[in-house]
Amino acid sequence: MKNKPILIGIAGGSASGKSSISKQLKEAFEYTKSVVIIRQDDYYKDQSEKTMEERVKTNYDHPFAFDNDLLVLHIQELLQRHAILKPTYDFVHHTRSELVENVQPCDVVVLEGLFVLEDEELRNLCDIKIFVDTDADLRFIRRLVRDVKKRGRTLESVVEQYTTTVRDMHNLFVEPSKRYADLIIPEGGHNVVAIDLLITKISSIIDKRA
Ligand SMILES: Nc1ncnc2c1ncn2[C@@H]1O[C@H](COP(=O)(O)OP(=O)(O)O)[C@@H](O)[C@H]1O
Ligand SMILES: O=c1ccn([C@@H]2O[C@H](COP(=O)(O)O)[C@@H](O)[C@H]2O)c(=O)[nH]1
Repeated sequence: MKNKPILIGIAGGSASGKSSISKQLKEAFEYTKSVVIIRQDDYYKDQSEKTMEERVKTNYDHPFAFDNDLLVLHIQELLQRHAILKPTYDFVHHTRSELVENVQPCDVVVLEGLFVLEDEELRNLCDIKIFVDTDADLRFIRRLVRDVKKRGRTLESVVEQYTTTVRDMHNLFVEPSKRYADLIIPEGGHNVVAIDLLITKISSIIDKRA
């Protein structure tokens, strides 16, 4: 019987660098181990019944915006080496997309999202808990560029959303969850030393379980 997969939880603010770090971890292990990235974003609640006007008013930075029960269930399934049918999310249309991904059992699960450490059930499942700590001005600049280029937003809508919900919810829910981290990575995706240390630690856990 195969060992339990290792679960790495990566939390941090919007555009702090969670996805960039997750991709680097996947690249580091994918030749020797099967690695799957689960993005909490894919578990935003479906809003297909709402109009676009209603969807833009949703507070996407509150934990209630997510179907967390489904996310916890899927993580538990993956930890038992069971396959899952994962939803996917469409940021341009603010709702679930039609696509469902068949995720196969794997050796390493990287779970990344705003509330991965804020949620007690999720953080208790993690073998390593990481918080990506990037200053608010950098997060805002990165988000502005990304959301205009890739998520179909205008400059005005990014500023409006940031000042009405994103900033306050970050301070209320995301920032305080830093206290649960085993490792805090400053500046996100380009911190080579922190990412190398993390890769070494993951390798040692994998070796001990082998
Ligand atoms: N250390 C960094 N320096 C500069 N840009 C970065 C860095 N880390 C990430 N980015 C960029 O910032 C944006 C958001 O990063 P991403 O990893 O998607 O953040 P998150 O998943 O936390 O929202 C992306 O366009 C990414 O390329
Ligand atoms: O329909 C949506 C869903 C989410 N958002 C914003 O996305 C970020 C979370 O994604 P990151 O990749 O961590 O930045 C969150 O702050 C929401 O505000 C959205 O705008 N619309």
